[in-house]
Amino acid sequence: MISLTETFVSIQGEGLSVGKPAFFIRTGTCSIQCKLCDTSYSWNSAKKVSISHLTQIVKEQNIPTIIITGGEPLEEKDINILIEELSKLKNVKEIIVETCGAIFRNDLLQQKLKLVVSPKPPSMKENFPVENALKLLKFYENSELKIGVLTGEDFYFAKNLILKAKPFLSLPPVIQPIETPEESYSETVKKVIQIVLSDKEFINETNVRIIPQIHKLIGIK
Ligand SMILES: Nc1nc2[nH]cc(C(=O)O)c2c(=O)[nH]1
Ligand code: SF4
Ligand SMILES: [Mg+2]
Repeated sequence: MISLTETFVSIQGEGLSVGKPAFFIRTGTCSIQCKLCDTSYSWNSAKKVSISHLTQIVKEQNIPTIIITGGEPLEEKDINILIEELSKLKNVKEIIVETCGAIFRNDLLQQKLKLVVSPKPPSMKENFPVENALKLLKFYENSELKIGVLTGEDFYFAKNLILKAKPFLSLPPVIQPIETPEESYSETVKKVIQIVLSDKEFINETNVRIIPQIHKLIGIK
């Protein structure tokens, strides 16, 4: 069984796969409970669904990319079984799992998997445990590091983590401006771009990408 918040169809709005049409499965628990979480409605969903129910919906949708997000998908005990069952479907070409990286597990089938690991910076969570995130990035071959940044302090966090992870990253790291209720998202994006552009050494060393959440700029789910 999987605890479920919602399913929907949209385009991938985040990270290196941005723009891909995708079917989203949003799981229904998260014990991290960050400040500025944009999906706090997914922390405690009462709804539980069977894996066969979810695979049936995915079959009917006939979209090649499935994005499992949360909440925190790796808190779902059976998420490995869901990934395995979805992998068996011919029409499914890629399964993207979005995790904050607080939990390490080594039981996810890698065949069609892309793991996106997004550790949380100080403006969202003080003292986020980055060690498990690094372990996930090392263990899963096809993984992407994406870090939310709002402030200069967040950038310092992101920079340190990216430099630590660099030896085992196969894809460019992503800095993602964080939306706040304080100002428009495009204003925040401009500020974060300026913060990163002021560190030429970092840019040269890391091949970093600054990618906003495009679904928020567009105003879709
Ligand atoms: N369009 C769209 N793309 C997304 N990529 C990751 C999302 C998430 O909530 O984790 C998300 C989301 O909520 N919407
Ligand atoms: S880990 Fe993700 S879902 Fe959980 S509280 Fe933080 S931002 Fe929200
Ligand atoms: Mg979201």
